[in-house]
Amino acid sequence: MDQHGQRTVRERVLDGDVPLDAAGFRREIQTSWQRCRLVGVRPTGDEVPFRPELERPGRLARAAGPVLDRLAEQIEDGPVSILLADSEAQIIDRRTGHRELTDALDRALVSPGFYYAEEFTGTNGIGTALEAASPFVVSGAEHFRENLQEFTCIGSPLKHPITGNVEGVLDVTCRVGDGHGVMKPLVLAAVREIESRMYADASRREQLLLEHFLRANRRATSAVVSLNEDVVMANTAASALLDLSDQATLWDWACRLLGTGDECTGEVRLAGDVVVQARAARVGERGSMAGVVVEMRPHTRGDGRALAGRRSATRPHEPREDDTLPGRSMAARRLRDDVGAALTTDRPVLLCGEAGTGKLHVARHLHRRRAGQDPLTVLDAVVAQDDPAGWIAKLAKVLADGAVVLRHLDRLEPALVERVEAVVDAAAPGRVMATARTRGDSRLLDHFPFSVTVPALRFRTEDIADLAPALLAAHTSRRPVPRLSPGTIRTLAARDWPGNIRELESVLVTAAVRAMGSDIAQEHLPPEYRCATGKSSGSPLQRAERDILLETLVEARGNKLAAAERLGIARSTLYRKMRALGIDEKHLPTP
Ligand SMILES: Nc1ncnc2c1ncn2[C@@H]1O[C@H](COP(=O)(O)OP(=O)(O)OP(=O)(O)O)[C@@H](O)[C@H]1O
Repeated sequence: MDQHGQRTVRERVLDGDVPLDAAGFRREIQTSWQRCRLVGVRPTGDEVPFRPELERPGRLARAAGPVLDRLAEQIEDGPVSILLADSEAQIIDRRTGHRELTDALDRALVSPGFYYAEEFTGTNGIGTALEAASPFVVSGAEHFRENLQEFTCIGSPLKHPITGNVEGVLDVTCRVGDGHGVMKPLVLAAVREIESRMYADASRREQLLLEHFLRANRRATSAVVSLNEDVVMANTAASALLDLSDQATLWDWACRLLGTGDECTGEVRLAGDVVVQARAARVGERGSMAGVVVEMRPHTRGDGRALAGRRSATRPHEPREDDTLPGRSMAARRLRDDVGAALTTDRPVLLCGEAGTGKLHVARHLHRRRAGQDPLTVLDAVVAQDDPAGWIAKLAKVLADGAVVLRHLDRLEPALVERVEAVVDAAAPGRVMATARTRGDSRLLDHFPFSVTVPALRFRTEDIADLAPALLAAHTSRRPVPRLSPGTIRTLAARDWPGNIRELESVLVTAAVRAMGSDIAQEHLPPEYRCATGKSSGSPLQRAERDILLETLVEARGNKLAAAERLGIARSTLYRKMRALGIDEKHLPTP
């Protein structure tokens, strides 16, 4: 209770009087009392997430390192700890010389590797400062988690002075009662110093990149690009060659191959199946690389044709009219091959795949390539039971002189199968397509001898950058469509996407609205998408097990009882495996 005898916000949350999810709760409270908004956020899980292999955001660690060293010297063995967290609220550095405080922080899991995003941990100095994008003090019972309630924390976001993006949080923590009067000025002075170091670092790196770019461009006869994760400089030949996602591809490729060397060469597959012969040279010192200069010569297209002028006809960053199925992954190439083979048959074609993978999209694409602008009617088998006679009459009418996609045909009411079979058999075979999750043992689907499997997005996450322009273009009139920053692409690629392309589409549309016309950075993503789900970790066997589990859970529309039955395991085993393999229940489709 507060001093007016009212239940505190935290008590109301614990009593279940406010919506469970952090965003909903925040909305409710925002309209009443701003302070409540900050002290009342409820976490969505029981555990503090942890990822051991810390990927230190280079520029943040570079700028903050010397400042943390100096602060650590100043506080010596005083009862104060300094924490540095990245933009996902993962602690990446901790400095404290005080033995008891160190033990207490370790017990409370306040140490490098743990995530303190508000949605996982509730109100805390790191996650809440990130959410509020301003300095934040939280003490004792104001923390949501009990394990944090012995501490007072002051967190302040670290904003990049050029991009304005929040790069992380500097937090100073002490025990409640140890007095934190001087901590706030200490934090704010350190934040100012780190931000100005970020500015100096960015300017120095950009300056270096520019010098190396100009030097390489002077002697080059090929496409030259100079880049790091934030900046890209390209000559005319490179601008015509590169697509919006290629910056991330080239940067990842160069970082991987450069290792400890200063130069590397090799083939790089860019968006749209374009292969270039590339040579990359490091810019800057080892350990504080400013970027790379890459010289590229177009090789051939994936289909073996020469590349001449391949992008000159389209404006850069402008999605072309949907004449291709984008993607650079093996799965995307296999899909294009299968679609190519389907074009050569005049049999009914079945598009199989999990919900939201783009089966209907592929069917439309196939139809356009077969029949140009001729109309295509989509009939959803799920609604056939509402008016069976009308639905079947419409099917027959459409098939008399046009083409049809029977959507979700595996979900057709069994009583209607025979009548639909008769209509499909009487139609010109090349005019009928259907979509279904699996072929299963459906008698009706046997009438579709040719099938194309549309892969789940988790098997083709390297295609996210290629899919994004088309997905965004369909929902915004803004041109050019916003681009995804390399960090955003990496974050999105590390997820499982049980809702497949449909889920990606909705995340991108939300992010584009938040980005308000600028490129989409990680902080524009909905909070639950800002950190990886651990998809890529684990042994090959664990990844395969995870795929099977996910596939079954998606098939069972998130129903754990049904999924456990299909897998032949107990429900408790399913829960245990889900936890062990990092499958997050809240991202599964709802039954
Ligand atoms: N290659 C693509 N390019 C652009 N948008 C796509 C692509 N694939 C799918 N989409 C978009 O993703 C969403 C889901 O696609 P679609 O409806 O085709 O999926 P589906 O597999 O048929 O789903 P369901 O089985 O649930 O009906 C749609 O908005 C679609 O436009």
